[in-house]
Amino acid sequence: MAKDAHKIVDYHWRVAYGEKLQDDIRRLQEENEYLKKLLWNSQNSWLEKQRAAQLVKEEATEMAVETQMEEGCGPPEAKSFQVMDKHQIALVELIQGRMESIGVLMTCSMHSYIEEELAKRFNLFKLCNYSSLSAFAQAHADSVRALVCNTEVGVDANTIDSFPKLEIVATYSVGFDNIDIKKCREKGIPVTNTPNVLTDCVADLAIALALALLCRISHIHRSLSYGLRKYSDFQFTTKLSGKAVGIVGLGRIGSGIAKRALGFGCPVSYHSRSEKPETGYKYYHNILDLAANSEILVVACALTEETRHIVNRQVIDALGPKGIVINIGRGPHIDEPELVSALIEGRLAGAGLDVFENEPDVPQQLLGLENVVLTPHVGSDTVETCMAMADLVIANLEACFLGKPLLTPVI
Ligand SMILES: O=CC(=O)O
Repeated sequence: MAKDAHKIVDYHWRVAYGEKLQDDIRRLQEENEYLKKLLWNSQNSWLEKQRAAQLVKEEATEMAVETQMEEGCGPPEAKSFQVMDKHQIALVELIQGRMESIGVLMTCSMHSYIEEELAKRFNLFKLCNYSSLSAFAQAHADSVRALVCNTEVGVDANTIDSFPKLEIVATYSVGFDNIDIKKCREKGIPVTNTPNVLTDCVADLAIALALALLCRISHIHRSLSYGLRKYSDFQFTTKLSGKAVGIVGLGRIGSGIAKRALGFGCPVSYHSRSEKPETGYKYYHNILDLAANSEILVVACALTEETRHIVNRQVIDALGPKGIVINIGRGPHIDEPELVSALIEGRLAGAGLDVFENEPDVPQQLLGLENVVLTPHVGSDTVETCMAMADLVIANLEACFLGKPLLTPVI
């Protein structure tokens, strides 16, 4: 009987305290528009968000103290949480910096900033610390509520099925070609990516590769260390300004490249799934026609079954021996053995590549060529962009656990 009486009192405490917290949360939501905006606006830096969160947290603590004083004593917070829904709990946990009970699994090692920021907020697991997915899942399957992946290690159906409590897949990339979207859709698991924040950097790299290739920057740089100095020691280079640029895929990044190319006085045309008359650029329904009318062909589309090997031997031949190819999309967009033979045989003038068909491998034959400039899939790897991408991944995770609209959902 005494035990039951205790249960009833405890229940009332929980309801009262839980309601009070719910009121407090409602008040925070209604009154702290400014702080809320700071917390939720993806444009704000984490520093600003942390300051806002600190203020909210101080206020929440004050309210909790007041509640305790008013009511003599309070039951443990954990109990009061039982009367709130999971989004309210997540909000309180966020405010109190306690999302760390939520398990987040990173599919591979990533930039230190995202790892540190995730670890500050969540219970972070890294798959690379375990011998296999199944070894990890055996120990932690029920803890994982979010998967964070990237272009290196995506998320397949088996990974998705390994975590029964999975609520979101967030990729630290704009591309999501290595996530089993069909499976996520079937299971109702949302997927987010990091568009917009990386557009400038990737578009910059496309132009940088074209400039480096045409101006032969790396070749001339290397020659200096062999003692070649004089003007006559070098072959003439080629001009970028005014060259006809053909873009495959006029999405965000393709449009960023077009804008930059215009700055160099280059006429821009494009091929994509549909025409975008509002851009004013010339549209080619067929990639062969685009290549035949371009001097620089830039690949910037998403990888799908339709765009795999979109740049094949025919396209390379249509571009011709004076043409160059730039690829900042995905390696499999280009038939790589065909590209290599065209470069060796002089059927193509050059290639600037940030992506390769079997990453992280770079074909040995490419490494030996002078008419290429190669970078190892680093398009978005600037300090500024990596931080912005990480912030966006985290903002999406927090939105998911707080039941708010995702910032950049793919599905
Ligand atoms: O390749 C990089 C990305 O998809 O973000």
